[in-house]
Amino acid sequence: MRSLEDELFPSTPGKFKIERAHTMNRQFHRCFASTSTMFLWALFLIALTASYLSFQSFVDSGSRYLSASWGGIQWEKQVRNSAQIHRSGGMSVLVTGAAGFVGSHVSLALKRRGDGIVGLDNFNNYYDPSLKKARKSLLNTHGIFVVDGDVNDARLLDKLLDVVAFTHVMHLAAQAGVRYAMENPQSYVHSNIAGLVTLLETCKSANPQPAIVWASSSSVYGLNEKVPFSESDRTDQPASLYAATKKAGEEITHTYNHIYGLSITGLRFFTVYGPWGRPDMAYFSFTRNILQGKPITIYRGKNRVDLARDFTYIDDIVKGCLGSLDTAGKSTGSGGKKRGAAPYRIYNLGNTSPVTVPTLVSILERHLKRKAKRNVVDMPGNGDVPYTHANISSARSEIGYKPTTDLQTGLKKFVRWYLSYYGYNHGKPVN
Ligand SMILES: O=C(O)[C@H]1O[C@H](OP(=O)(O)OP(=O)(O)OC[C@H]2O[C@@H](n3ccc(=O)[nH]c3=O)[C@H](O)[C@@H]2O)[C@H](O)[C@@H](O)[C@H]1O
Repeated sequence: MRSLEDELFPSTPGKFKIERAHTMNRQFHRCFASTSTMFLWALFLIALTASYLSFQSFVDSGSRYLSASWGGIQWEKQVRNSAQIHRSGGMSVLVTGAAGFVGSHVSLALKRRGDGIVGLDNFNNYYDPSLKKARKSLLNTHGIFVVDGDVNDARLLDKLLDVVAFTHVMHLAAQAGVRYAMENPQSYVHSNIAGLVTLLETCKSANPQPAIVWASSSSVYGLNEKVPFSESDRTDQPASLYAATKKAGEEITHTYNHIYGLSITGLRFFTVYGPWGRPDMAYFSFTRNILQGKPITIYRGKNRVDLARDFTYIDDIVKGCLGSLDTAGKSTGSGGKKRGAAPYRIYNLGNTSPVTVPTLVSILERHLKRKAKRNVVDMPGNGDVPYTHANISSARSEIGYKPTTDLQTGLKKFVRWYLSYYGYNHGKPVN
């Protein structure tokens, strides 16, 4: 087997070495013909090495400084201020993925009612980071500080939970998207598994341990055919790596609940949509294409059956998140040790009324007053499932979840936001 060293040198290293030795000998004799010249060259080389080393240490300390974009007295002050609670009985919440779609809405809702929030987001470029920056600016104007960092950064997480005794963590940072998992599988492992474990490790060691509410997904139902989907239905047949990492997250959080006494609530979100949404999602990219006069691709299931989703409006999801935070029992551990049983809950947060993708397109056409150029193709084997439909009776009775926005109304609000944010044709000439 070729070693790493083999990879760096030609496959006949012996020959290479001999030839190189001969060549160097000839050059040596040409260059260092006299002893005085040799002495001068030696001095020159020493000076060169010294200046290289000092330059290197300058670069090193510079990059350390640049990568440490958090820490320091001023930074800690911003974190503390942002986490300040302004109502009696309020909570202090670390919201991961705060510059994301759901994260930004939840952060604002918490802030509005007087809770303290610190955001965390790595601003990755899975979709246009300028939208994430815009959400962050919005949060800033409401006094919410968003730390630029990754949930895989254990030192940063430790620091945050050291500076603030968060009562809750709302963990929404994740690699989203069902079909993108085939393009970049590692990003799902990095964020949804490694990042989750890093966060749980920090939380289990924190004193006090926060209660954790986190985003699972309707996709965990995978190939389950029993409708509507109930939390007790089987979830061992994921259809995508995304779904598999979310399912893994449910098992991993269970372990931390069991061993360390962390209070855990997992929320299975059903295709969340609305203003400030994710550009990679169908309703968003369809809107962009319809306005630009470009065709849209509509997937169709087996036997020409339309795909359907239990599209859920963001405001309803936010209420479900807040209801979960409000009812999350306390974690019981301290010093990294469990001191008693803690709650472990999983809820569906859906709308309970699935709509087909062609109907979604028709609603958009009405709101946009433009016809879509529909290109209907058979669903490729890319991780999609034919339909989703939530049974929300547990969420209704236990966290007071009650969705009130139908797709027609929700898309109207989305389109209004889209047009004001991007302008009529998303910056491109309309054909
Ligand atoms: O509930 C979830 O847990 C997930 O919801 C969301 O996934 P999905 O339900 O797949 O939403 P979305 O991509 O909007 O596709 C909607 C429909 O349009 C169809 N679709 C899609 C694209 C396209 O070009 N054509 C098309 O027909 C497509 O086949 C599908 O039938 C989140 O993205 C995901 O992160 C996760 O949170």
